[in-house]
Amino acid sequence: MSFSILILDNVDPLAEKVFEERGIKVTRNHNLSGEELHQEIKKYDGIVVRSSTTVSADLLKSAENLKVVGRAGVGVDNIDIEAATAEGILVMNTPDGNTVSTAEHTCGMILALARNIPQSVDRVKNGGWDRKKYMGTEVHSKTLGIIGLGKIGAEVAQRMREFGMTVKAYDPFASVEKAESLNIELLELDELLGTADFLTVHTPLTEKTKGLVSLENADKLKKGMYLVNCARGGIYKEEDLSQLIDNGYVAGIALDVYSQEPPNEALYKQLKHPHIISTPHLGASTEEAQEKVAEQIAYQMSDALEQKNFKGSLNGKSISLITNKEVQPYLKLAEILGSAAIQLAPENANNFSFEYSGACAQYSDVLTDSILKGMLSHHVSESVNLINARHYADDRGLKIRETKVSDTKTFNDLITVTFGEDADYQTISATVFGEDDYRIVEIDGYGIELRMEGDIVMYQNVDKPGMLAGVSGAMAKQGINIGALSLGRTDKGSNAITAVSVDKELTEEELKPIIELDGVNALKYISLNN
Ligand SMILES: NC(=O)c1ccc[n+]([C@@H]2O[C@H](COP(=O)([O-])OP(=O)(O)OC[C@H]3O[C@@H](n4cnc5c(N)ncnc54)[C@H](O)[C@@H]3O)[C@@H](O)[C@H]2O)c1
Ligand SMILES: O=C(O)[C@H](O)COP(=O)(O)O
Repeated sequence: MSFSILILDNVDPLAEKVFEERGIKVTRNHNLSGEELHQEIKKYDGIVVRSSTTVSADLLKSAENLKVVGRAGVGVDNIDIEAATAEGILVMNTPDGNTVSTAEHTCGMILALARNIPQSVDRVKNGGWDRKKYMGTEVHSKTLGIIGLGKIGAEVAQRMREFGMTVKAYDPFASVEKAESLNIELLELDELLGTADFLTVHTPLTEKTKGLVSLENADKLKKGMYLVNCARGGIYKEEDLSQLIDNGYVAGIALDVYSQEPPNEALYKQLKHPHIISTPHLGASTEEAQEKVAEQIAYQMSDALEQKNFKGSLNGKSISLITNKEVQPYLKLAEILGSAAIQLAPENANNFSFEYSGACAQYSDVLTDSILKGMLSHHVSESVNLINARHYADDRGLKIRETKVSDTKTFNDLITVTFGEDADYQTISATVFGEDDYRIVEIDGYGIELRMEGDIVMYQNVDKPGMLAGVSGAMAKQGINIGALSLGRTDKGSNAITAVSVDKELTEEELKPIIELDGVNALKYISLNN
């Protein structure tokens, strides 16, 4: 299969090189209008972006063939991941390709801020000299407060410690071990705000981090401290920036990122403040970082399109297991079982439980996605895959309970789907023999053994002579050939369940004479033809 990629932002040409080496066609276009992009995107299997292109729900809807969105960088706030997930489109980024560059830029901003470097350079360029005006402050022996002790935060910490700074951090999700290994004391947020001489943020922009510093909590800041933001615009409330300085809370602010890029007029006005220094989102703009992220994203996207590896995927946690050879038979088993279960289940059933026993239980997460995929492909007109299966399940209000059992009893692996207490059929169990022999092994407690493929007629009957002859006779009369059958019963003469595999797809008309046979109850026709 040949794939095609559209590069939309200023991504290093190494990306093209990698895609082309992998036999993937690449087009580069940075100048499409919104309308043109909506049309153009239809042709591609993948797009590559940085932070300049907004990948909205609307755009993703137009992207009929799109399978993967690749972000050559870290932040994916310009990509509607939820919408991509709903469309079954993989989103991937390169989480560490620009870490060092951004950490170095942050350190540069801290020093530039402390020593008024941008302002004084500007002054000299304009023929001035003001040595007194640009008196600075040492960072040595000062406290650096880091909010967000992730990849970049940790790199900044190590570098600034070499400048003699004491580093403290606030990150409710960071482990104490990690902080200890970096020799960093973790503090509560307010404590950090009151301690830091320089405060730098390295978190994503979330409901919790938006406006983390503003006039509202400025009283908590150590007086005369400095603020640095090379993470995402809006973590310090942008409307309050100049007042934080003019009201004496903060001595200076360094920014690389803005809530709107390029900034709007009001924000530009703030950026003119003599104690605010700013760069145009340059954290990742080094040749080294751009080469790394371009190369990484191209490899990752090529691998994902070829279903080889899903490293870096943000919305396909489970599909990374697809390439694991050991998981593949279980995935297929789960999908066919899901398909069989939904055809046996009563209409509108919405409570399902999935039980996994044996070796397959360790993959229960992805197997649940696969059962759901099998179930939902009967009900959802959009294409369901392992990325969007749970989204559709939630959307339809399906309630799923998942259990794992270590005792495997008769089979090495067994998956059981249960779907309703008062229904004609309530539960179905299946296993896989070898690599691809998928079998139903139990229905409602009746032992059955039938390959899960093709067309299957299932019915309940009283266990009495002549039942099978009646059914096979009705089939023979209509030229329906039986391929295999399995009969399960509890005790002699009680009820039985019969599963008959037939050689062709059956119509309602062809099923009618079988349904009408005396003693045949709860007939269900299951098609497992995909
Ligand atoms: N300026 C640039 O060009 C540039 C380049 C790369 C990354 N970034 C941005 O830098 C930020 C950090 O990137 P990273 O690679 O270090 O990410 P990361 O995921 O490695 O680290 C983020 C850290 O923030 C912490 N965090 C999340 N919510 C928090 C909260 N409410 N309070 C405190 N800590 C919280 C997380 O626990 C995590 O440790 C991201 O926003 C990213 O988009 C900017
Ligand atoms: O999140 C990121 O990777 C950085 O903000 C860099 O963005 P950019 O690729 O647009 O420079």
